[in-house]
Amino acid sequence: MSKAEAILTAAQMRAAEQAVFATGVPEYELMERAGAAAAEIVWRAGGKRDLLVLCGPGNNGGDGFVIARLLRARGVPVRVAALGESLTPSSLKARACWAGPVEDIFSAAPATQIVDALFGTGLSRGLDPVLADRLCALTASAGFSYAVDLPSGVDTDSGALLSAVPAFGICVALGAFKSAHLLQPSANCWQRLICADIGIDVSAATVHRLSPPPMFPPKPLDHKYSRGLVAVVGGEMAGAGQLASHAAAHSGAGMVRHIARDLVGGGPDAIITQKADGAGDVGRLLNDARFKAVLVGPGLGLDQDATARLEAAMVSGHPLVLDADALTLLAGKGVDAIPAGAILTPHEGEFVRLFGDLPGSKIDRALEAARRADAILIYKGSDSVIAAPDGRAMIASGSSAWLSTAGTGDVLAGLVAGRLAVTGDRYRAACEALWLHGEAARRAGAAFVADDLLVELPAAIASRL
Ligand SMILES: NC(=O)C1=CN([C@@H]2O[C@H](COP(=O)(O)OP(=O)(O)OC[C@H]3O[C@@H](n4cnc5c(N)ncnc54)[C@H](OP(=O)(O)O)[C@@H]3O)[C@@H](O)[C@H]2O)[C@@H](O)CC1
Ligand SMILES: Nc1ncnc2c1ncn2[C@@H]1O[C@H](COP(=O)(O)OP(=O)(O)O)[C@@H](O)[C@H]1O
Ligand SMILES: [K+]
Repeated sequence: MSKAEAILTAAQMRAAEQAVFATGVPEYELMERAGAAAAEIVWRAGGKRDLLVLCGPGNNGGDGFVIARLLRARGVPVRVAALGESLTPSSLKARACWAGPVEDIFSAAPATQIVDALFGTGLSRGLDPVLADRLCALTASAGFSYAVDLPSGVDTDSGALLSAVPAFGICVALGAFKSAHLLQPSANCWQRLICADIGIDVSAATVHRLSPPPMFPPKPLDHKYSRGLVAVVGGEMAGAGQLASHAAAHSGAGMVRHIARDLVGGGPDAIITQKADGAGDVGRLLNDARFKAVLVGPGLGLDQDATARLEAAMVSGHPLVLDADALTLLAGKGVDAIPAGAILTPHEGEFVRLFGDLPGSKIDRALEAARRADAILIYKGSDSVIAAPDGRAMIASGSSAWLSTAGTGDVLAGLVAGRLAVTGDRYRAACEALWLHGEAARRAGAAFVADDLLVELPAAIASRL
């Protein structure tokens, strides 16, 4: 996993900084690196346009003083406005190295460029409303705006906005991404996010940003069964099962059997649709050791027949992907009813029905749910989180908001089952499927419907071979 893709909490970031200091790097050296990295980004974006740097009392403010000094040395007309005194040894040193005046934040005139170095990972509460308003007004009136590490007012670990936060042009994450850089609503507070390397070792991180996965073509001796046989168990709403089985068929799996309640036409003839009049038929049709993944949930329904179909899938012994109605049915029975080792793909409502109101960030909640259920979770949304019981997690952010349309979850569930059948690795399958889903959406452009994602899948897979 590359350095820039690690995601840390504020506490993990502090520990990583301490580890750098323990190697003999002086504390102030890290601030100089952070300030220099951010100054370079401001320089490349804004050149010699006039700049106002807002500096807070802690080390985030210290970064601001370094940025101001370095850009002034390059000929940028820089002014600094601070929020009172600097309170940390490094920020005091950075301030002492700034040769210019320090204005009051509430009387400083606006500028073409603004740098928010008020608060970063040390933010402990929302900004005073008067200060938040001032930050918003100065940022809104600037043509170029930069948040150092995080916009002031953003909670580092949850991504919550603790006070009003303006929209920035660029956010410069220092050393590593923090959770708030990928989670909503904070991830929507800038147009561009850049992670600046300041020499922090993030190799021990267990949470990462989802990156394009390497994928592999079939081998010469592969055949349809070795490439993965998938079952999609349908129910009341035939269309959802169709979408899921079509997605599985385009996922790279060798064969898909759609065990449907009703036979409806349409879709690739390559999919083997089998009619199951009840749970007994489902059980019989699943009695084939070659199945590598069974998906149940999309369009299943919530009645007794649906419950029985779900149970038939659960007792089949095959690796399971549980989505939609399957999750709602299980929610009524408690966490212990969730089969260990499954992949679950809940959206927010299904997640809360299954696990209740868990504390912490979306990452914390996903990890806790994965641990409780002993399952891989894909906790969906505009910031989807994949979590494993062993503590690993991935966040996919920046997905197309056009995905917020009916049936896209069915496509994702089919992809997960397909990639599980291909790879036999649940966490990897979840990552590949979520990435393919996002990539298909990017390729589909605007105003697509779920069916349109299907035609984009082969090219999305080809791009990773
Ligand atoms: N460690 C390092 O060497 C490096 C760190 N780096 C940089 O440091 C940043 C972290 O620095 P930091 O820990 O000093 O915290 P920071 O975000 O500046 O704020 C803390 C101060 O603000 C105060 N405060 C908090 N909330 C407040 C509010 N709402 N309204 C008013 N006050 C509030 C808080 O007071 P308190 O909560 O105790 O009342 C405290 O005084 C990090 O994001 C990165 O930019 C880089 O230079 C690399 C090297
Ligand atoms: N605003 C959004 N931005 C990005 N992705 C989204 C957004 N809203 C929904 N999605 C994605 O679209 C899919 C919707 O799934 P789901 O809610 O189960 O819908 P359905 O049941 O209609 O198929 C999920 O993969 C989710 O992560
Ligand atoms: K900041």
